[in-house]
Amino acid sequence: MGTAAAHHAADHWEDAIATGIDPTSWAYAEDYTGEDEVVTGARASASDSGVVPIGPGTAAALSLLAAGAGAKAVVEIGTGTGVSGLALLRGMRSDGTLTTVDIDAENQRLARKTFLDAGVASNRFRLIAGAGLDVVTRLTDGHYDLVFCDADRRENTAYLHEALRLLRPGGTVAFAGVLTGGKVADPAHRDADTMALRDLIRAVRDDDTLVSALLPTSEGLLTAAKRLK
Ligand SMILES: C[S@@+](CC[C@H](N)C(=O)[O-])C[C@H]1O[C@@H](n2cnc3c(N)ncnc32)[C@H](O)[C@@H]1O
Repeated sequence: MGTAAAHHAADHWEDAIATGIDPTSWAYAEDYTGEDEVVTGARASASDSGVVPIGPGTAAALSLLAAGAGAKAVVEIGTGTGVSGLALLRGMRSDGTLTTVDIDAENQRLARKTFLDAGVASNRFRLIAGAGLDVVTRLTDGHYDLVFCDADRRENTAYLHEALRLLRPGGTVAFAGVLTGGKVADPAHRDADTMALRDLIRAVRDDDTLVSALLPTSEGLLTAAKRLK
């Protein structure tokens, strides 16, 4: 194909994509899997506690990533009331264990209730109260299939560093909320949180040891798999 024709095809393709993600289609995709009463309850307790859980599309994507990886060992930073943790547990192998960290012990009490209400055996999750970086630095190198980060956005680049140490080759790291509020995509915004998210996105994209995608589910899910050698 000549250059002009190639450009025309690209324009056409971008038009088609822009048409494809109209708000109705986006909402349809978000609601695609649906959520049960346990997740609805976890969302209600998040709202009461001032915690912002991941959206339904991101929850579905996390279940998919955990299932696709055949995940047996998963780390989560930012438990909240358990919306994301339950999505991970539901995608993992039935004998898999979630290690989830939150600085707020009350949030973790609510997450425990979420997991138990969903019928998850108590030996399948380990709730650790503490600052994310203090806890994950004590976890074992190369032992984990998936690391999910949804805690302090300004610490995300440090979480990435730890995740790359914790993951086995072929393992996946994911970060929630990377497109929140549309600020990251708009160069006019230069506040500290937005700049930190851009630093993270750049660090993931430019790392040759990773294969990454920025998924536009819910509030944006940055995902990256650690290449096999
Ligand atoms: C966005 S919410 C997590 C929501 C949860 N992932 C979900 O979807 O259900 C962020 C959580 O991170 C916790 N958090 C904030 N800073 C933290 C830190 N430095 N270390 C660990 N947890 C932290 C908060 O207490 C809060 O529960």
